[in-house]
Amino acid sequence: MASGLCGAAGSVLLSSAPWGLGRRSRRMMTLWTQGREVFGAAVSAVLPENMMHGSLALRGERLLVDGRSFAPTGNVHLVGFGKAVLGMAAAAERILGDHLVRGVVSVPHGIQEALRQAGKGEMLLGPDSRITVLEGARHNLPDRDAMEAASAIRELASGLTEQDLLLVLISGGGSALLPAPTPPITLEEKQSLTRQLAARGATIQELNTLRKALSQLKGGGLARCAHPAQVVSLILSDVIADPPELIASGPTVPSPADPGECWAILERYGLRSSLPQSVRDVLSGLGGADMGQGQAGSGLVHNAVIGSNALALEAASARARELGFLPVVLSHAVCGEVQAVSRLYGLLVRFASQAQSEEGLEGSLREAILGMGLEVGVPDRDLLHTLKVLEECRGGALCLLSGGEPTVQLRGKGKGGRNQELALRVAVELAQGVSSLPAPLGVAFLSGGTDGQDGPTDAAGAIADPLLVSEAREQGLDPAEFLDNNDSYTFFTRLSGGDRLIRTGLTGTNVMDVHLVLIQGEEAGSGAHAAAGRS
Ligand SMILES: Nc1ncnc2c1ncn2[C@@H]1O[C@H](COP(=O)(O)OP(=O)(O)OP(=O)(O)O)[C@@H](O)[C@H]1O
Ligand SMILES: O=C(O)[C@H](O)CO
Repeated sequence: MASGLCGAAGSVLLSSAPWGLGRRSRRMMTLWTQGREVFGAAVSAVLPENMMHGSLALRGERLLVDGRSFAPTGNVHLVGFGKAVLGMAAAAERILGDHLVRGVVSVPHGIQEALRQAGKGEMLLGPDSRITVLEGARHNLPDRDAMEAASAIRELASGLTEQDLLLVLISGGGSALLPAPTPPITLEEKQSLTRQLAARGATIQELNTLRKALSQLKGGGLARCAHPAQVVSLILSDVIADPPELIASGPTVPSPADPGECWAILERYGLRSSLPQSVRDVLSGLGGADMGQGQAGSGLVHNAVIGSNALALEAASARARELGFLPVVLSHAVCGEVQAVSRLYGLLVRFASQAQSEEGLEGSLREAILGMGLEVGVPDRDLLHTLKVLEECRGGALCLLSGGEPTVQLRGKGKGGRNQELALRVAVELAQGVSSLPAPLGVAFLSGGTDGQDGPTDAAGAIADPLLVSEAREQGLDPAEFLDNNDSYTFFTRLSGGDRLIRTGLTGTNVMDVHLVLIQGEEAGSGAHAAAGRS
């Protein structure tokens, strides 16, 4: 057998492995380290400072914003909301200097202290800053603090004139940080609706379609407040395909609300009959027409996406290549239920493994993989490209990369996040396929949120491999039990002292999740593929 996934064969067992994990090989631990490094490269590439410098600059008398040129005369105002906005604002203030009049940003609760503790001072605003920082939205839910921040932002925008330029910094998490429910909807009603939709597995597209319809500032509302000022938004995308009207629910993207679509979403998640009267009234009163279209037409609003998951995967591919892996990007748009996504990764590892073995491929495997595309948002063409690379990569180390945001339907009461749940589910898939793999130790899977926070936990994600399940059983932990209770964080915390968890702390950026499948080559880390293939 040509052992393409040859990690186990000839690997050195860790004699002094903690937790009595004698079966862990050095090569597997190396694979984990390499996975963490590749994930780190993905996150670093989309840190706010780097992206702001690529899109905002002062050149002599002109201010260049996303390729457009303005004549600043001490008339720039700034607002922002989102998980990455603090670092974006700090970079903007450095670039704008005295042209910046004042600003208000709404950022996640605790982020300043977290960044300070992490030594990321460059993402913080100094004591003399012209920008007021307001923290809110604990647990990523709209709250009183976020509502006050939204009021301050609205007040700033509403006072502008046609002489002014409003720079709007937007990133993921912005919806919860800019709540302004349309009266008579109360904050509590909006919170409860958001929580119920998220728990039932609603996608961010569905969630934000509703948020736009029920808010005074989303769906173009902020741009309307700022009229007649010039509005330029710099947006860091955390939504698949980077649609500006959905990222943070598009406060500067005039877009008509669609009441029909809103009712359909509420119906889909069984919430139509239990809706508060206030929400019914607002939805019934929506015309679906204006929403600031006039202002968009006048050219006073410019929205620019300055960073996304694609940029992160590009950097991750480059790092993987330096580490000796052939990188292959499957997709930037992985979505769907974590169960389906984990099945896909399980099948892809099986495919890679069989493609390297002398027995060759099971007849139905290719069809099974292609059959999953629709469920996980990956078109056939991307799956076919990946399968081709997996087949052609004879015995070489390979790093399969994807990005996106799968969903979890919460059925249990445990603590976890979609990345940790996905990693645990992939581990179960790999364990099931373990007997058919030529060398089970040669594969690792990593799933991490680029914001550094996976669900309401202090981990960004976790690492899985084909040995995880047996290791867990030896420690009295049953993965199925934890999965049934959506308790992946408790599982990974208890397993082997939590050493499969990825703990980056809040990163100050946010471009959805990154998934990595690392497959060792015959000569792991040999650099055999460093110059080969396409990413
Ligand atoms: N116990 C749990 N197990 C698995 N997933 C969970 C659990 N609790 C919450 N989640 C999932 O975590 C997600 C929310 O996580 P998080 O707060 O990181 O949001 P996010 O989608 O990254 O936010 P944003 O896009 O607004 O930045 C939801 O998809 C939710 O279903
Ligand atoms: O804030 C939000 O709406 C989500 O993070 C998507 O941008």
